[in-house]
Amino acid sequence: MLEFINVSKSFWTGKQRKVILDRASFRVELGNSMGILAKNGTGKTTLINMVAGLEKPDEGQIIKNCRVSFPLGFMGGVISKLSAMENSRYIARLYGLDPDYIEAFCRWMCDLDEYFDMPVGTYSQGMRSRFSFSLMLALDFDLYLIDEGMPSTTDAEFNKRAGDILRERLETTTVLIVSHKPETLEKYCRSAAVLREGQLHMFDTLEEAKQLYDYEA
Ligand SMILES: Nc1ncnc2c1ncn2[C@@H]1O[C@H](COP(=O)(O)OP(=O)(O)OP(=O)(O)O)[C@@H](O)[C@H]1O
Repeated sequence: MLEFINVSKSFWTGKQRKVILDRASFRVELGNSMGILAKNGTGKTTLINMVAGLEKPDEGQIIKNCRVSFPLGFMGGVISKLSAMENSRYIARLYGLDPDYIEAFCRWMCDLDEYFDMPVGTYSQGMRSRFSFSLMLALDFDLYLIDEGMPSTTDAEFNKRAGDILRERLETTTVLIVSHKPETLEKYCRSAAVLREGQLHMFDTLEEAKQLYDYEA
């Protein structure tokens, strides 16, 4: 279970205070994937980062009683001067998992050939995304955090392979997705919320959330 209790977050721009969340409370129960619809620049990444613990709230409490993933596409835990092979083994050890299994899974999943043994710093953006997404799928989480759906890679074969595994994984796990596109949420979420001017409007169904979101658009 993930719970936000009266969480507030804002940024000072030098001119004004940009409010991202104003005393927001919500709960994601395991087994009930949730989507948050929000327009560009309204705070999707900030919210996901707060769930992941990468960003601190100004006020309020974030309670996590389950294993929460890092956000899809997040490269912060990956060390650029190490290869994907070294990174995957290192991260496996951090999570107390079998390094041989994690390395083999990532090597197969991201299909980087000899680059898998070269420093991550030599990868293109798409290759980095493939590696970080593979790593996320290799580890076991109860709640997956997804910012705008699939990683930014144009490799159709990878997207299909990763998408198939993610869909399979979602049958037994839960996701929290933030997106500006209702279509992204349709695939995975039953309940949804709309984030607007710092207020989080909760709905039992995606249909209801879409009505408010579409009405505004
Ligand atoms: N550290 C910061 N200092 C000041 N403003 C910030 C900071 N981080 C984010 N912001 C601002 O907060 C707002 C929300 O940012 P965020 O990246 O969370 O939005 P988003 O909904 O994910 O955007 P997009 O859809 O464009 O990816 C933006 O206006 C951004 O400029």
